[in-house]
Order: sequence, then C-alpha cells, then structure tokens
Amino acid sequence: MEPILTVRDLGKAFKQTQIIQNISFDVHKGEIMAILGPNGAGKSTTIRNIMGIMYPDEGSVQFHNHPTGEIPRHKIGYLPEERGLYKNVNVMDMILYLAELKDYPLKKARQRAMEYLAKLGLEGKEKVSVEELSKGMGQKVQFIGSVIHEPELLILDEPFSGLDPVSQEVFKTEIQELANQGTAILLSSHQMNMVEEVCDRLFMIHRGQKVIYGSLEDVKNQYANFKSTIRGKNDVGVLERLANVQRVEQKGDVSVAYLTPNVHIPSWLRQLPENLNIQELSIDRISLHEIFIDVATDRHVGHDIQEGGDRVAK
Ligand SMILES: Nc1ncnc2c1ncn2[C@@H]1O[C@H](COP(=O)(O)OP(=O)(O)OP(=O)(O)O)[C@@H](O)[C@H]1O
Repeated sequence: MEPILTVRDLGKAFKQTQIIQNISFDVHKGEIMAILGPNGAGKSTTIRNIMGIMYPDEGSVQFHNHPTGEIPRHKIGYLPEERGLYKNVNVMDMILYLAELKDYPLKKARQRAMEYLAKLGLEGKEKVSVEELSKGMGQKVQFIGSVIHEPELLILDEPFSGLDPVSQEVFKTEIQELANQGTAILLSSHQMNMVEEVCDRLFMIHRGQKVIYGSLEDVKNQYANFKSTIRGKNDVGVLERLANVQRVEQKGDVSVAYLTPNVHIPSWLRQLPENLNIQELSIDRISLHEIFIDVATDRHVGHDIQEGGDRVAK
C-alpha cells in the first residue's frame, strides 16, 4: 500500500521536558490509522508537528510525492482538537471560506456542502448563523470544512468527542466511506469501541513513546489474551492458582480470570476443579479498551508488533 504520510523518529521537548520521542509510523492510502494513548501521552503534539503548527526538534515528516518538510495543505484535511469556527457567518459561507482557503472550486464546494449537510442531518441549516448551532452541530460543520476539498490525507483529532451516539455512528460511517474512496485517515480517539470498529492499524503512545504499532488484527491476536468470566461463588485464591491465570478480578459472584497469551483453551478448561461453582462461564478475547488499560497502567510488558505480525519483547 502507498504511504501518503511518513513520520520518522519525531521528537519534541517543551522547555526541559521531552514530550514525544522516536515516533515513527506511516499512513497509507485508503486506510484508517488510529493514534491512541492516555491523556497527555503526546497525540496532539504529534499531530501538531505533522501539521506544521509546531516544529519537531528531531525527525522528519514526509507527504507522498513532496519533499521532506513540505506540507501540501490543500491536500490535507484537519479537524483539530480545539474546535473553532467564525461565529458571525452562516454555515454555508463558513464551509465555502474553508474550501477557498484550499483553492477548491466554489461551485463544486457548494454542491458537496449541500450533500454533506444532508448526510450529517443538517439539511436546511446552510443559512443559519454558526453561533446558533449546538456544539455537536458546530462539530459537524467543522468536519465538513475539513473534507470539503477532497483531501488525500484527513487528520481527525478526537472526532467523536461531544457527539451523541447517533451522530457518532454517522461520523463513523462517513469516515469509513472516505477511506473506502481512498482517503488516508489518521484518527485520534479515546473511544476504543469506535476505534475497534473503524481502524485498520493503530499506533499507541505512552509517555511520549511508541508502545504498540500494528494492524488491529495483529494487535488483537498478540495482545488480546483470553479471559474467562465465571459466575458462581468461588474463592479468588482457587482461581488464581489455576494454570495460565495472570490475575483474577472478582465482583460479587462474578470472577474474571485473565489468562496468559500462550494458553490452550481446551486444556485450560479440562483443568478446572470438579467443585468449582459454575452458574455461567464464558471465554472471550479482551477488547481494545482492556488492552489500552493494560498498556496504559503498565500491566503489559511492552511489545512491538512488526509489520507481518512478529512480536518482539523489549
Ligand atoms: N505548548 C505546550 N507547552 C508545554 N507543554 C505542552 C504544550 N503542549 C502540550 N504540552 C504537554 O505535552 C504533553 C502531551 O500533550 P498532548 O496534548 O500532546 O497529549 P494528548 O495525548 O493529545 O492528550 P489528551 O488525550 O489529553 O488530548 C502534556 O504533558 C502537555 O502538558
């Protein structure tokens, strides 16, 4: 796949504090790449360095077919974390202004704006003043402004925050459609369920450094260990002493045993004691949400997932 954006060894410090270090990843044509990490991990700093809002101390940013360091702004769409639109203009003028900044033909922009307004549930709002919009509506208008010029690369910093579940679904569908049409998408989000549904690959930063990088499938195969949820009155110690159990969380009658990566599920089930109280039992893989918590709370040993899926212990 063709890389549209290549980031290599990016590093940035503020005063004496190193904020990001050795950040390297690619975003390819037609893929949705998620950039994840706890609050303050360095996601927005990475994005701002890519966008040239601030300059990296180390490393390089290269856009496809452009010299390193050159930012082809008319080919990039950007929804920043800080939302902001001019208040005293109407919705259509706001969108057309953003299209004009990207040298996009206005007639085409107007037509696309009407289509997008309809798609995002803002039909008939084109003459409404921006200041009369709700927060979510404003976000939709800003999103339209970021895609109106048909960018090759779309950078979305927390696109789902502040949206109701229906609007989140609409955004999700739209983002998927753009990727299907070939747009390269870099998406930062804390909504792991959304990320899990839309992203092809992910890059996770923790304390300014890469902790996970790989396809969603590889990350799930290699990080998403199995867990067994058992409903029934059981002593936590009994479960903790079972083979291949990393830890057990117990709430009332429900125990969740987190299993080691190499566990063989049929063998694990065979070793369960005769007297275990089982009202219900399920075996599932842990979700991206749980992987995120494990990594962010340092429960997981850091691993790199290489392109192709090999895991390298650090
Ligand atoms: N202009 C700045 N001057 C000094 N420190 C900054 C500046 N911008 C960001 N930081 C610091 O850099 C670190 C990373 O911030 P950043 O906004 O990149 O995190 P983030 O991963 O996007 O977090 P969140 O999920 O909370 O949005 C934080 O410790 C923050 O305080």
